[in-house]
Amino acid sequence: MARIDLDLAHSYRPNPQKDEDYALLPLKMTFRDGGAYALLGPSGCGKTTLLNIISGLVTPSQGTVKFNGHDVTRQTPQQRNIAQVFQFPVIYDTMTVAENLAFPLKNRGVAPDRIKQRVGVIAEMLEMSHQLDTRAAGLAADAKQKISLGRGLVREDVSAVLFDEPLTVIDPHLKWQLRRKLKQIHHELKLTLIYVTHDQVEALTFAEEVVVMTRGRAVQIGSADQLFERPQHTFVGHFIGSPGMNFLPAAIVPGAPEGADTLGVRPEYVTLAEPRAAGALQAVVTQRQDVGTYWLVTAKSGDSVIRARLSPETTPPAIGDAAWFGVKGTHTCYYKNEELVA
Ligand SMILES: Nc1ncnc2c1ncn2[C@@H]1O[C@H](COP(=O)(O)OP(=O)(O)OP(=O)(O)O)[C@@H](O)[C@H]1O
Repeated sequence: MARIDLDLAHSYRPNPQKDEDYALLPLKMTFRDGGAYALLGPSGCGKTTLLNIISGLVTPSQGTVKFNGHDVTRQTPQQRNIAQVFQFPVIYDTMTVAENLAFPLKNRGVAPDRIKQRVGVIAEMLEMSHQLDTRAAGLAADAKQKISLGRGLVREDVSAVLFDEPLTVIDPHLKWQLRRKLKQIHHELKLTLIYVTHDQVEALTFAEEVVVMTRGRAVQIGSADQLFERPQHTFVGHFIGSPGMNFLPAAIVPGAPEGADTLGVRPEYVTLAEPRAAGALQAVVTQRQDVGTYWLVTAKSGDSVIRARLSPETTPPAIGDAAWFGVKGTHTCYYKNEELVA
């Protein structure tokens, strides 16, 4: 297993000039040995580029990749000893499940009894023990993808296991199970795992730390709690959460810190307030949805839109009401030029 240090940038173009020419803007980050990480962001933000740079499929146009302090920037995935699981199954149809799982170990010359034992452990974790002698060709797409996951996890001596949206072909119910399973497997195997996804639920259930990316930039690395409570960048506030954070002009209620231009407050922390209460503002309700476990109320104050998640016991204001919403409290964040300042 390895600690991975990145200090690099990458452009697919020969002479990058502007920020837009870079798939990855200069970044410095460390993945702890044995940690579980997710790279999360919308399509085109650079997640796969970053993953492929870690694996060695792509060489960064500038900077270095280090494994345990050694420069591996020019090494192949084989030399780096990386296991990678892709979006679609990469398995041998003519082999059985057991033979598929054993393949990466056989390749490395592991002793047969050790292979048997390890294949048994992995098959059990993935609940495939009863299918070990089944030929892969006859299996459904999600079972095949489970084999791919197993092949990624079977070797104990890898530097890291990298996953690129591995649950895409899996149906939603099994997806939920496998996410939890992967988390459990991480606890048991203590491998360094890096997982690319555009799905926040997937990232937040699986990873100890999530790297949130937008337009070639890693804007925050943090736990689910940190990303929710203290988004370092407005993009994180907007991207994480359902719905995302509210952003209002900082001066909309008195008492903003010097220099802050934007106030951010999660819909979960917006409250119904008394008229003219401190830290509250008046807004006209435009929408009111009963989402089952909460009310989602949308209101407008000038050009600003406020969303509030109110408890099901509340009687929410009706559409057209001019209600007062508390937006300032201990959970309120302030931003200047998109960056958190207080
Ligand atoms: N081989 C390539 N040659 C040129 N440009 C590329 C190449 N691969 C990716 N890009 C560009 O680099 C940027 C980042 O792409 P990347 O695939 O890393 O993003 P992503 O976040 O993984 O997106 P997705 O989820 O859609 O795969 C995009 O603008 C993409 O068009």
